[in-house]
Amino acid sequence: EFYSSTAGLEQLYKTEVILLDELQVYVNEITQHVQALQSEIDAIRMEHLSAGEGIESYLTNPVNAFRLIKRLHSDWETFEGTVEGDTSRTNYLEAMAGHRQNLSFPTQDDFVGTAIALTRLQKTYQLDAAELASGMLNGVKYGTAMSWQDCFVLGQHLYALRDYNHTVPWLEQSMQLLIRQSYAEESASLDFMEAVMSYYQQMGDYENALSLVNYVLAVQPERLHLMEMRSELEHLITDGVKQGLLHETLRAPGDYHSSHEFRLYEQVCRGETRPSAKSQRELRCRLQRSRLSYEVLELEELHQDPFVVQVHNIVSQKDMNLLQKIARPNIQRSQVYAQDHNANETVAAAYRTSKGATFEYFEHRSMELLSRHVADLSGLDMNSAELLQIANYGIGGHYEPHWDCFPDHHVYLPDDRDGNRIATGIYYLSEVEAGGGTAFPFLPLLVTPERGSLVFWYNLHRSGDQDYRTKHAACPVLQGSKWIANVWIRQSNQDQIRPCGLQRDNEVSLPFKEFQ
Ligand SMILES: O=C(O)CCC(=O)C(=O)O
Ligand SMILES: [Fe+2]
Repeated sequence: EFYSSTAGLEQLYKTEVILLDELQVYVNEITQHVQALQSEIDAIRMEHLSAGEGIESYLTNPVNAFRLIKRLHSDWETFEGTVEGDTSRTNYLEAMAGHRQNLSFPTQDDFVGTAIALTRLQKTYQLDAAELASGMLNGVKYGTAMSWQDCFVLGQHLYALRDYNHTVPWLEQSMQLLIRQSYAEESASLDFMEAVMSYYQQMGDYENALSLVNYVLAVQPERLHLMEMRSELEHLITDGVKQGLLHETLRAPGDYHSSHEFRLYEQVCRGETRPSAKSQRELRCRLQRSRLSYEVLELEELHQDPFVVQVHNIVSQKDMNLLQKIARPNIQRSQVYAQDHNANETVAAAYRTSKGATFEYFEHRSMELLSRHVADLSGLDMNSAELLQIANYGIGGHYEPHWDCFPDHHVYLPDDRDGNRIATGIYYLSEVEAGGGTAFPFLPLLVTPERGSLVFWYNLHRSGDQDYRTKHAACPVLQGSKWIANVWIRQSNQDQIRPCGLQRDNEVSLPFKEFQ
């Protein structure tokens, strides 16, 4: 699987470099061939030209007669042989068959995954299809523009995925780009527009269907069946008829993605909703002397209750590079616990698209450092830490709102006696050019994924109950490749540093358990 991380996409890029070279070999071979044949043609034409009008006198020359006979006797056979013996085509096809076996190619899932990732970005960051297609992000040119065919294929796939709300803008964009082409008024283009019309009609987007009908009819009024379609569409529009796939999906109830909670999360990702000025007034930035070394930690409190803190400039660029390098060959599609939370069973899920790998802290000095810093900051006993997890998110990669602490019905493995996840530390191991923040919709806090920093929070109340306010998410990466390291610490042995409360103090967070 390639789409769920940037590291995977690099392999596909390498594939394309090789394919391009292969096609170039083929083109060079046929070009040589074509040039050789062309010079033969030119030579014979010259000969014919020199004969001019006086063919008879030309042919009465014995040398000319000999040459004509020789050509027809053997040269033309040679040409046929040359064409027949041209192995460039089979060579190319054979080489390609080999490449298909040996090189990395995206699967249908990859294709669907990237299409969905694009629409996720569109929805989360409220991006316009036209802007995305032009290779712009928030006014900044980030890539090459999409062709009308690119937009059409994307629209068509979104249609197949029944994401009709996103299908429409991509088909619109495709048609707008097609209309600007020099060949827009040719029959093949008009046929294409007719196909798109029927998509619009089935979705119940009668306005778009009608404007295409009008365009095609203006160019070729003889397409009589469209006259009928035009009056039908005009009636549907004036009667205000709302039916078709688009209207059916709009009504789909109970989907988490259209819940109040999810909208809140998206607003936090966009930076539209922030913590109140009042709650921020109590927050401090301070320097804290390290318990374990001569270093000083640059602390920035991000939230008081629940406590969230960010430590700046804690991992060096050298260590970040090293950690990425060690993780890169090991990362696999990230998993989540299956619905029933039986700890043995994990699955890949659309709501978490990234790739990750786990490591023992002692495997590398820079991993040990990650553990040391969290211990230093929190005082927690790292003996009850889980394996270190390093993850990479590709474009559109995200992790929808979730709790790191386990629910009550979580089934712990028999040898897992360390209890629930008391705290989480996330290191940001790369720059993220746009998007990719860590959002806490209920706080409502957005942590900037600042390279080399650590964000830390407690998932549990002092009573040990889950603090449901800590629901958080990885906002989709809009531009860049996001690397993080997750440190999860369990409850056991932490009573010294974080004494367990004698009374339940979880009332404050219970309303957030089933917020939606
Ligand atoms: O990548 C992030 O910002 C958050 C990741 C996260 O919440 C997790 O992996 O549990
Ligand atoms: Fe998390």
